[in-house]
Amino acid sequence: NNFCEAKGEQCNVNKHRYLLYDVNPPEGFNLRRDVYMRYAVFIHNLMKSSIPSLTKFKLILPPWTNLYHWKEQKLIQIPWSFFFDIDSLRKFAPVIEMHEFFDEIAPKYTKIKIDEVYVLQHFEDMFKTGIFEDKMEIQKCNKEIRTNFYYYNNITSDNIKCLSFHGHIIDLQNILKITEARTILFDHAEVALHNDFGNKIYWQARRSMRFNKQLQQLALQFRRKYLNSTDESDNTQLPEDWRDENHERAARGGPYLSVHLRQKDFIVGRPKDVPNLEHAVKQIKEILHIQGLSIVFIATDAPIKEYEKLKHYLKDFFVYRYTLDENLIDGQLAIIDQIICSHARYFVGTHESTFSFRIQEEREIMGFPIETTFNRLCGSDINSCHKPSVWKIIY
Ligand SMILES: C[C@@H]1O[C@H](OP(=O)(O)OP(=O)(O)OC[C@H]2O[C@@H](n3cnc4c(=O)[nH]c(N)nc43)[C@H](O)[C@@H]2O)[C@@H](O)[C@H](O)[C@@H]1O
Repeated sequence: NNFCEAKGEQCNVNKHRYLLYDVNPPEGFNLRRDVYMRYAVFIHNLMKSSIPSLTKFKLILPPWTNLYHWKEQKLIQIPWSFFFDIDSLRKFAPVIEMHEFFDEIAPKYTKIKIDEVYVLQHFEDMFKTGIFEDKMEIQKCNKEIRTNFYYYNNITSDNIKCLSFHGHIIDLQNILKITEARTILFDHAEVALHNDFGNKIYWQARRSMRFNKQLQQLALQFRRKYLNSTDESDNTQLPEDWRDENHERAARGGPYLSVHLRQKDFIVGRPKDVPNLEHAVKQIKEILHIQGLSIVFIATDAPIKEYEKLKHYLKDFFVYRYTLDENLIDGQLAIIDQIICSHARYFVGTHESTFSFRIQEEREIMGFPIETTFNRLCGSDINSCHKPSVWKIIY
């Protein structure tokens, strides 16, 4: 195999196999977190397999590259440790960063050939016939293949196939069972659906996704300084290790309302579901009044001018947005916003935003009362709308 040739004798020592995956380029940060969970659970389950060759896999964390919403970070490979606590992830599944993969399998600057690449795609005929059944098959590629190997120019493959796929991620085991390849990449990995959606294993994977500790600290400093919020007073302490968490709904949260107001691409064409600024303000005032709160934390992707307008409309209240550290990159700011939102006494989010969903999950993990979490802003000029579905934690 390619790496054995490159590494000579050492190859016999390192018997690991490596699973890489990548996601459809336009997908955003928080959907990508969901795709990670599918593959983390997949690998977690492989570790328990009775087939020895399947227990040897490590999952490579795909570097964050070229995200559509992250304007400042084009074409840079950002490791997961910028956002997450890798030791915590490893308590659920054997994951490694890309740079660790390089260290393990190839000497520095060696070109890497991935043994097998499968670009997942939908069965075109299923959409024509309307008959959907679980199956997979190597087929002609529906589109031109655009696997980019995370923009590394030392990675390639001469074995790329399109895999038409409809079903759950566990079905990918069938590929791993019949190959001896040591490195396998699934691209468009989001095509494979969750196996364990919303069950105990799902939530274990989710709970293992603790944030990077420095980001947690920055969020805490902000909460203390402006929002009168600490874990002790809010009853939001969690044990150091997520495996020691227990199910208790006792979180109180800091004395503030948090709002995730998704704007940008979300307000285009969705006025029935996503409010404009004026209508958001009206709803925020109502919630503050009902909840008896006077402090509001705003997480938003709206431009600064829009935020200033919103602050002006809410001038009778204490309004904050995270601005402390200008050296952080977009994804880190997003996480700090999510942490601060998740610690509030009451949270209201944006309809169908995965950014809001992840905040709701954090609140479930900390044990907030359901009614303070599963709330959304209604669209423009709509006074009452369906609440989001309750996505309850399972232990
Ligand atoms: C419909 C889909 O919706 C998906 O968006 P959706 O689920 O909100 O959730 P995300 O994909 O996380 O949002 C996209 C990006 O917008 C920024 N962002 C959004 N809200 C905030 C916020 O409150 N604070 C900060 N700091 N940043 C924010 C952030 O960089 C995040 O990675 C899109 O990614 C898909 O491309 C697609 O359009």
